[in-house]
Amino acid sequence: MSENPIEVKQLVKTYGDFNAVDGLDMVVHRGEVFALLGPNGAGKTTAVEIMVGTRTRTSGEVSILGEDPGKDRRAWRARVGVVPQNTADFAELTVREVVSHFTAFYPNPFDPDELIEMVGLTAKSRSRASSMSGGQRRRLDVAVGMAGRPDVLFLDEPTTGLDPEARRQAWDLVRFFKERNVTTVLTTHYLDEAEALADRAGIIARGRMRQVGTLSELTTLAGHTTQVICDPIDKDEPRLPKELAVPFNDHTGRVSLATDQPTRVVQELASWAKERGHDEVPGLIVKRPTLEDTYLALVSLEKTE
Ligand SMILES: Nc1ncnc2c1ncn2[C@@H]1O[C@H](COP(=O)(O)OP(=O)(O)OP(=O)(O)O)[C@@H](O)[C@H]1O
Repeated sequence: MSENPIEVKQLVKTYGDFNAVDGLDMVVHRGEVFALLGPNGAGKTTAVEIMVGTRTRTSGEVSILGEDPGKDRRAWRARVGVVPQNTADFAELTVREVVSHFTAFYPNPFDPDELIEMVGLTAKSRSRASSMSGGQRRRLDVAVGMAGRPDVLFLDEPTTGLDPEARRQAWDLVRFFKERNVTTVLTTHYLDEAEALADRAGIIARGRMRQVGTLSELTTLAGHTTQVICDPIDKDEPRLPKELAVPFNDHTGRVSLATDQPTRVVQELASWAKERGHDEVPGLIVKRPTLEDTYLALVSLEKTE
């Protein structure tokens, strides 16, 4: 099993009599950004730690770049980048020293200054890691994880604690690597992040992959439809086009239509409004379900099963 850079079959990790990972299956294709989503304690970090070889497994098969991560091979390790969940403690070393130290481990590393620039720490290059903010240290973690110019990158909540601008810069880095065909597994609780970056996402709950697919496939699984919303054109005119007829939304007084054919609905609304002397449908909004809507629906489905 080595067609894909990441293949996991029936992975189990047991602590005492508790299965933190409980038969996890996961495949990530070459060059893909795969978002690993799931509630706290679902088993994401445990699974990632097994995939990068820092935790042993109880059973199951894992192949990362064709190798079993349980067998520590130096050449393999150089091709696997890891940004762990917890920020590392680099004591009194400067940013430049930390990055140079890690790049020196690898056969084909980034140039330290280029890497420092990529994570936006050039101005802090000579500062001690211990004097930096939490967000700046997180960027240093990212630089360390990428030092070896990896083919596969595991990012465990890489943007936790970053300000909005730094988050966007971290996203640009993920895209930078994607353009270079790096396969990336991104564990995150920020669903906008998964939405912005991921080709596919998997939702883990209770140690098992519950749903997996492109974001639009997940949306379909959750049974979500697009909402077309507008202001009522005339409160005394109850008739919407026949096939659009729905009650006005009680809460806001607006018209809200759930549909999987938003283009048709908007066309119908537009001609209906025009017949009533409106060139524009007042207050028109077309709202696609977000990954957050989908995630919450899928996770609550899991809980009721
Ligand atoms: N060393 C350990 N010993 C015992 N139980 C553990 C150990 N490490 C993790 N667990 C348990 O395994 C489960 C999965 O933990 P894990 O950290 O993998 O979850 P997660 O999905 O990454 O959660 P989060 O989103 O909160 O980071 C949790 O119930 C956790 O308490």
